[in-house]
Amino acid sequence: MKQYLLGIDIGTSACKIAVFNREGKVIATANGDYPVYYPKQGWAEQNPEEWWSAVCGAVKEVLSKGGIAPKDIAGVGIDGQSWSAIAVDKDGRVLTNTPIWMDTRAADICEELNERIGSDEIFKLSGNSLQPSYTTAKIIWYQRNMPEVYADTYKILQSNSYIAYKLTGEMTQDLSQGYGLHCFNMHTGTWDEDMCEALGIPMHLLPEIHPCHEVIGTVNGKAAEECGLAIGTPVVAGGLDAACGTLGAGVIHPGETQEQGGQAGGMSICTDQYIADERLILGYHVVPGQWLLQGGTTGGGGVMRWLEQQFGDYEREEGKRQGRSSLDLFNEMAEKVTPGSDGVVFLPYMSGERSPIWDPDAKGVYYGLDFSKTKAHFIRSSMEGVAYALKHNLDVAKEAGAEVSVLRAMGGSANSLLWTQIKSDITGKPIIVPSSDTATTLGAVILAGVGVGMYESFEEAVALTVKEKRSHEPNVENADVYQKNYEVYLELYRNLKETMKKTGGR
Ligand SMILES: Nc1ncnc2c1ncn2[C@@H]1O[C@H](COP(=O)(O)OP(=O)(O)O)[C@@H](O)[C@H]1O
Ligand SMILES: O=C(CO)[C@@H](O)[C@H](O)COP(=O)(O)O
Repeated sequence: MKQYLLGIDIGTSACKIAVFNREGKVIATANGDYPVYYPKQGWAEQNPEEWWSAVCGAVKEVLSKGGIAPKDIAGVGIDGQSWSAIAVDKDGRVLTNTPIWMDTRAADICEELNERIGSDEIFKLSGNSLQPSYTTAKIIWYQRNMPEVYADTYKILQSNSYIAYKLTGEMTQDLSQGYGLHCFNMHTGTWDEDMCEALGIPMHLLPEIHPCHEVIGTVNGKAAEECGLAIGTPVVAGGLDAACGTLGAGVIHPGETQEQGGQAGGMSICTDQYIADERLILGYHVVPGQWLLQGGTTGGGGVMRWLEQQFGDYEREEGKRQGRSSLDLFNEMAEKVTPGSDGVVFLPYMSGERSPIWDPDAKGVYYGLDFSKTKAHFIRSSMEGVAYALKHNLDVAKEAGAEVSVLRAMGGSANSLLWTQIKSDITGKPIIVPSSDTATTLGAVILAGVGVGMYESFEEAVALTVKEKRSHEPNVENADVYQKNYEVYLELYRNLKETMKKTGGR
């Protein structure tokens, strides 16, 4: 009996595959790592073929681990990272690595387009300011810097769309990923021909737009052989990872808000009103009829991953000896440092910064060091710096008219009780952590379940599958020290902005 749903999450650090039953119980999971390449300052790219290879290995692993017959998978949902620019030829071959959501190589092109077309005009149609990390300027960058790639380009795909193509042979675009392009009319959810022309992006490069839960095809023979799924398994269009994580965290009604705990940081505020602010990010939710007003920061969980990779050799070895993760040991060290990290303040601008400052030259900074500080201060101040960036986005959203009362956490960072408590203390918001730490993949699976009729509605799906694991209330005793550090955090960037521009080195 077709009783299972399979979710595929194309995250920045890895793909995460999970099989759920109708009640949202995780039957089996498997991950597949792949690298981010940083060939130049401000560049960050990945190879979508490495995504597909990781997906195939992890899907076969999850079916085997769960003892699941491929024929029992009722549907497949895919979520993926934002703002890819996957150039494929008419046979679906990937023509070059794609710049990903933190890549700022096209900053100069953005300045030129904003000047020529008018930043207000672009913002009025798309609901987003034209910034280099979005998809739009990356396409123009191909035109100017890789003319041979551009000449062979048949379509520009997003991350989840590429995997959907590899499974079904159908080249599509879902509604929630439309926000990556500024020729996407955020009021109507359609491509805008005039803006395509103004930007210099031919409309034929842009795939047809589909609702996120719509079945766009079925697993074909080639894909079945490569990944182990059954021929004919329905695949839905899928959506943006942050939007699927928002759904998987149970955020489907206006005012509810997801806290983004993956590589990137930030939040997504669900709204049924069109609320746009040039300092924030606006996109369609994967749930019909809703938008998400987002803060998207460059330094999220990825800061802890970087710290662990660069400075965690001992904790990796010691963790193996204790049968624990190195990040658990990092958390233990950070717990021993007082709130406020004894004055050490971290700017998490690790690949420039996106919202709300949109500065490709912004740099990471640890301020307040002296000989009394330890590795633990670096760990805790990093957690606090990511939380200050989250607060900065929430403060801007409040100015824009979007007040947030409760945050619902998702992503790997939510595994850390300390980090989640720090975010609650610094934002002053209660944070609910859903049971599934695979909220993003759960969101993708809910799309598939609604699309194939396993659920009557999104409300039914969320009621059945999203449960609370724990919650955090802000500790008011820490409010003063964090507010004082937050003011230092804002002042540091104001004072260093020009220096960062001079030494940006892009
Ligand atoms: N126990 C933990 N403590 C702190 N950070 C964690 C922990 N577990 C995972 N993370 C962070 O979560 C991130 C991965 O989250 P995930 O949602 O899988 O990211 P993505 O989907 O962007 O690849 C990593 O960058 C890692 O630093
Ligand atoms: O840009 C966004 C959402 O708007 C980021 O969420 C990226 O899509 C990266 O996602 P993770 O890899 O951090 O999950």
